[in-house]
This record gives sequence, structure tokens and C-alpha cells, in this order.
Amino acid sequence: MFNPLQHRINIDALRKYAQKNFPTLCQPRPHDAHKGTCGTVCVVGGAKGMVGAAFLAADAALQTGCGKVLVGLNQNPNPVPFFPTRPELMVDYAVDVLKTHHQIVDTWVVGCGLSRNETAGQLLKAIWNSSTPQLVLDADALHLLVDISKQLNPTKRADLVLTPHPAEAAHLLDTGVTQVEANRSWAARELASRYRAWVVLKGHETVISSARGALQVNETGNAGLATAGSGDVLSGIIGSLLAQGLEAEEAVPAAVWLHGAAADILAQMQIGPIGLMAGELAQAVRWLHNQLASTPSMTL
Ligand SMILES: NC(=O)C1=CN([C@@H]2O[C@H](COP(=O)(O)OP(=O)(O)OC[C@H]3O[C@@H](n4cnc5c(N)ncnc54)[C@H](OP(=O)(O)O)[C@@H]3O)[C@@H](O)[C@H]2O)[C@@H](O)CC1
Ligand SMILES: Nc1ncnc2c1ncn2[C@@H]1O[C@H](COP(=O)(O)OP(=O)(O)O)[C@@H](O)[C@H]1O
Repeated sequence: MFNPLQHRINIDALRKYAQKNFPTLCQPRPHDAHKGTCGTVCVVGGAKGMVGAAFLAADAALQTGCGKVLVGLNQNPNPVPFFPTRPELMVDYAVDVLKTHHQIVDTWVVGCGLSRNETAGQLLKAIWNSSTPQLVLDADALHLLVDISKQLNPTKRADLVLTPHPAEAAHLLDTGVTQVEANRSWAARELASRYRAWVVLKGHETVISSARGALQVNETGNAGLATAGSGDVLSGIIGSLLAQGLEAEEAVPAAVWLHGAAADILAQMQIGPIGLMAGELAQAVRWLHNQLASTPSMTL
């Protein structure tokens, strides 16, 4: 059984921080909750050879408590791949998911393994123009945004979250990685202003900018996260918290904090930093989230 408490994890400090900064995250699930009240995320990505990226984001959304998670793949394989370890996921060709399920989606998470082909661009445009206000863009979707931003109506998106790593931020800002890394606060705020979006500039000490330019620097996480797919997991967590009804003001920093704290817990358990795998993060996020949302047991 996954039990970090055997490893002297200081859960009290984590709980204290979360209760102060992320009060909604720490709420227990209401007794009358059902899957329809716990939000629906649709992850759009997973082109040929990169199904794993979409799977990681979708799995993280589920394990962070989302009620329903759809996966729209940017490929039309026959048969549609089935994830034996996660039969809970509803997986199909993204074009069909958009046609049949777009009304039930609370939050789109677009870009994880999406590729940058023509269909990817068309999917991004269709989702941008959909009536769902919440949209998280990661990886390939960020590069596509540069290419097609002139064709998109900026006022269409209320809760837009961009999650670039420094190279993606450099492309979005038409500058170099060195310039971004030399002034991460400027880069995050500039992106937020240009795209009217929440921005998560990833890396050691992730910088978060609200759409209005208010900055926060996240202090959880470690170099164990320098592994393929850990950013996909973060996108899934952000999408999940937004879909569950947390306001972006809380959902975005809470997701970044949870993701980093999960990596810190795993490192303390010696499941990292070396060799930590992105697919191991979600179970630690789930454990921590449940710890935060349950009343500490009383010592008699
Ligand atoms: N299992 C799967 O299916 C997975 C699929 N994935 C999917 O693959 C697709 C392409 O993703 P990717 O990883 O190949 O390209 P990407 O991250 O853009 O790197 C390109 C170049 O950018 C740079 N660079 C990157 N990070 C940087 C940093 N922090 N700071 C500074 N520079 C940085 C670096 O350049 P270098 O430094 O090497 O010159 C790097 O070579 C995408 O859809 C993604 O979702 C992945 O999610 C993994 C798991
Ligand atoms: N040295 C580090 N310290 C803290 N966090 C890190 C470090 N390296 C990477 N990360 C985090 O890991 C994630 C990597 O995301 P990304 O570069 O998009 O990877 P991928 O595309 O493989 O999913 C981000 O959340 C980033 O902040």
C-alpha cells in the first residue's frame, strides 16, 4: 500500500500551508456528490507515438478527483486504443469526441502529445470557439497558438491557462530561452498580458502569473520532475481542479503546489528524485489531496 506516513512526511506543515492558501482544495467531498458534480475534463492530444502524454494528463485528472475524464486522440486508429490500467477513461478520436461530447466538457486540456499537424490546428480552433470557458493549453498547443493566434478571437476565452516550459515560452514571446530564464517573472507576466491568460512558467521555482499580472513563485518540487511527461501530469491536475469548480485563482497555484509536493513526498520515500517517473506522481497527489481534505485524526 502507498503509505508516505511511514517515511516521516511532515503532513502538518503541508496541511497548514494548504488550509491557508487553498481552502477549497481542503474541503471534504460532499456526501451527496455524484460524478456529474465532480467535473468533466477532456484531454485532447495523443497523436501517433505520443498516446502516453494524453494518458498521463488524463490519469492525473482522474486521480485528482475529476468525475469524468474523456480522451480525444489526434489519430483515428482502429480499434481505438484501450488503456487496460485505466478503463475508467473514455477514449476516442478527438474529432468524434468534439462532435458527440462537447456539451458535457467543463475543461479542455489540449496539447499533450497533440503534434502540430493540420488536424491539431483544426482541433485547437474548434475548441477555442466552443462554449466551454475553461481551457488549459500545454506543449504542442502552445506552439500552435503562435501559428494561429491571429485567427482566434481573444475575447472568446474566459479561463485560459498556458503552461509553457522555458522553450515554449520563448517561442510564444518570439525570444530566446536565455532571455526567458534571465527574467522569468517578466516572461510570465508578459505572456499573461499578451494572451489574457493565467500563465504557469514551468521549471525550478515555477512562476505563476494571473491574467492581470499578479505573480507567485511555487516552492515545492525537485529535480525528480525533470523527466518526460511530468508536465503532462501537471496539465491534467490543473484541468481537474478547474473542472471541479475551484476558481482559477486557487486552482492554478494549488495544482502547481500539489504536483511539486507530490514529487517531494516521492523523493522522501526514495522513489526519486533519481528515476522518478511521471506516472508515479498522480498517486502521491491523490494521497496528499485526501490527507488535506480529511480532518486530522484526534489523539485520545
Ligand atoms: N510519453 C509521451 O508520449 C510523451 C510525449 N511528450 C510530447 O512530445 C511532444 C514534444 O515534446 P518534447 O519533449 O519532445 O519537446 P519539448 O518539451 O518541447 O522540448 C523540445 C526542446 O525544447 C527545449 N526544452 C525543453 N524543456 C526545456 C526547459 N525546461 N528549459 C529549456 N529548454 C527546454 C529542449 O531543447 P534543447 O535544450 O535540447 O536544445 C528540447 O529538446 C509534446 O507533444 C509532448 O507533449 C512529452 O510530454 C514527453 C512524454
Ligand atoms: N529541476 C526541477 N525542479 C522543479 N521542478 C521541475 C524541475 N524540472 C522540471 N520540473 C517540473 O517538471 C515539469 C516538466 O514539464 P515539461 O517540461 O512540460 O515536461 P514534459 O513535456 O515532458 O511533460 C514542470 O512542471 C516543471 O516545473
